Amino acid sequence: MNIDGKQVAADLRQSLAQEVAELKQQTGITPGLTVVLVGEDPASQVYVRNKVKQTQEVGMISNEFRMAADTSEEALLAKLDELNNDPAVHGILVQLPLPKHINESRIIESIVPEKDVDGFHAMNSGRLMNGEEGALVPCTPQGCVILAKKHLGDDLSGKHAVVIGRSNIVGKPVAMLLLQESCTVTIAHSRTKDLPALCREADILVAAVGRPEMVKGDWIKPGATVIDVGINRIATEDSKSRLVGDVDFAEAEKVAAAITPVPGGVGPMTIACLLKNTIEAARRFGVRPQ
Ligand SMILES: Nc1nc2c(c(=O)[nH]1)N[C@@H](CN(C=O)c1ccc(C(=O)N[C@@H](CCC(=O)O)C(=O)O)cc1)CN2
Repeated sequence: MNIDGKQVAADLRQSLAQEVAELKQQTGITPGLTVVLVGEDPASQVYVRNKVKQTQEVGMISNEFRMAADTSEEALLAKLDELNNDPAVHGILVQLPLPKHINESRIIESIVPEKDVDGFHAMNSGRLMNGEEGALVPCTPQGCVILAKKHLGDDLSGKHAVVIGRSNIVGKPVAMLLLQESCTVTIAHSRTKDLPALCREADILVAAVGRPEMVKGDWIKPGATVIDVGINRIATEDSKSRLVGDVDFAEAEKVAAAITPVPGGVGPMTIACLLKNTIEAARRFGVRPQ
């Protein structure tokens, strides 16, 4: 069975539009998201365009700042300082990856945690790690858990979840979220011994390695739920390209009970959860208009 991330994301956006309307009516606050894009990476441009469009569609205020690829780190920090101090901006997102000369973690840490709708700031990841209330939770990991629950229901307790990948953006936070759901969580990575055997023990397998179709059908336990975070563009024979995940979909769908496709799985959830975080930030820290 396919878990249809496109549909789940569309349903989520519909309920978020309702929340935005209610928040406006009750408090006069319209959630505002500002996206900063440095450089001209084609994929990033598409993602930013979709963020702007979907932000507007749910009735929120969208702003976009484009900065040249040779923008200095200091100039970007100055822009973020301005946005940190703008009461009409509830969420700030700097599109990643950044050009090589800019220190990504310095930029992430310069966004005030209350407006860090990506949930990448150490304050937010620390809160998530401690299981504290009030963390803004990274969007792709949130999307993974929502999709897993679509198939398995709300109670994931006792399931063995194997997460392949240990990035700060996906691997570690999705592992923390699954732990909060009382899963038994194993994080695997490039040095893990006998990865196929470990994956075969997973009731929930999350693949977030960025290696096209690495996870084969015989790595999957029959009846498992497979969440594929990979978005890899590969060349085809007719000199075009197509998107594939980190899981060999054709093989895996024969063994798994449910699997997210690529495209149309986790990807669309990332932006829907970004909108959700922005509403949350506006609700918590938004200033009512006088
Ligand atoms: N600041 C951030 N930068 C990046 C993030 C992020 O969460 N915060 N994630 C990715 C890019 N990303 C959002 O920014 C993103 C990636 C993919 C999709 C998506 O819907 N993908 C589609 C396929 C799209 C295509 O055809 O290329 C799908 O999977 O169906 C949405 C958002 C890196 N940077």
